[in-house]
Amino acid sequence: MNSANTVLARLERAHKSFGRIQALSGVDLEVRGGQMLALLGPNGAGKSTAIGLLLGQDVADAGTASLFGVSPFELRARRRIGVMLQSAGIPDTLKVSELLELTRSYYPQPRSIADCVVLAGLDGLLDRRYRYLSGGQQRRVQFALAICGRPQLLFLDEPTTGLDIQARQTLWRAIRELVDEGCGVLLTTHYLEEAEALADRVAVLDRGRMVAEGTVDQLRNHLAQRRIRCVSALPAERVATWPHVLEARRDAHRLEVVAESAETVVRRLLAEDAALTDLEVQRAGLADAFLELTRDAAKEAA
Ligand SMILES: Nc1ncnc2c1ncn2[C@@H]1O[C@H](COP(=O)(O)OP(=O)(O)OP(=O)(O)O)[C@@H](O)[C@H]1O
Repeated sequence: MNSANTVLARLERAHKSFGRIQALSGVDLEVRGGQMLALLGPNGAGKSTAIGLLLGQDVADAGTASLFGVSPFELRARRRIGVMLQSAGIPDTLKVSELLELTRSYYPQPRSIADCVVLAGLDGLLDRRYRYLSGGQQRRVQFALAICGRPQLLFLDEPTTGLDIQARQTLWRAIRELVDEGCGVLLTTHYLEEAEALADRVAVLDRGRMVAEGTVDQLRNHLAQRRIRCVSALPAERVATWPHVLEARRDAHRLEVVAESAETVVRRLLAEDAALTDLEVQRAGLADAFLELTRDAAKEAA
């Protein structure tokens, strides 16, 4: 297995264009052993392109991509990875057990079928033909195929899209177990709570540029923003005009305010509404940080 913290995959100053579309502009990225890096960004940000370079599906126009210190085109590097992409390309007339046997046969020390069933939540599915499984069941099989070769590095491109809550939690548990065993994971997801729950580090791409990289806490701490909720009759439109208030809206009798300086705004709320109750002040979550980072990048680009 990997020694923890070893760099397993790396992009250095990677550029990639498709015709006039600049999909990646000088992106640096590292995935380390025993860590999960969540790669976030809006649609079209360049996440799949970055993964494509690391998997050797595409070549960078400038900069480099490496897997285990060598080119992603080298078989010895590709043998050490597991991949679950958005499009699967699986021979769909085969049974789940046949798919697992076939995929396991490519690897020197595969995981047992029983382990794969537990990790991916495949109970009762082994004798079913892949083509007749539901979308969520197919996703679980794809995960099992990605991990059955006991990879040292796992690429998961939106792995939990279409999964119900129970299946998502099974997958989260499995991913945590693999990371604890020393596996490095590169995850892309649009579910920010998923990144918040699983990732050691988060990287945010926007329009082909890396706009932030750090731990979930570091990204959150970038934000001075706080979310203030209370029961108050004050009109949201008026509160929205106060200094330090970024946004104010009303949901029935509750007022929700996003502010840069919570103390100043809370003082004014209390001063202007003596009947105010149920006051709550929350730190920004990853979702707020992500929105602010991509909003700032859009402003800069404009
Ligand atoms: N093979 C291709 N040919 C032309 N354009 C492409 C190709 N692959 C990607 N692009 C473009 O490059 C940009 C980045 O796409 P990419 O798929 O990497 O984004 P993404 O962040 O993975 O998006 P999503 O969240 O929607 O999956 C987009 O504008 C996309 O249309």
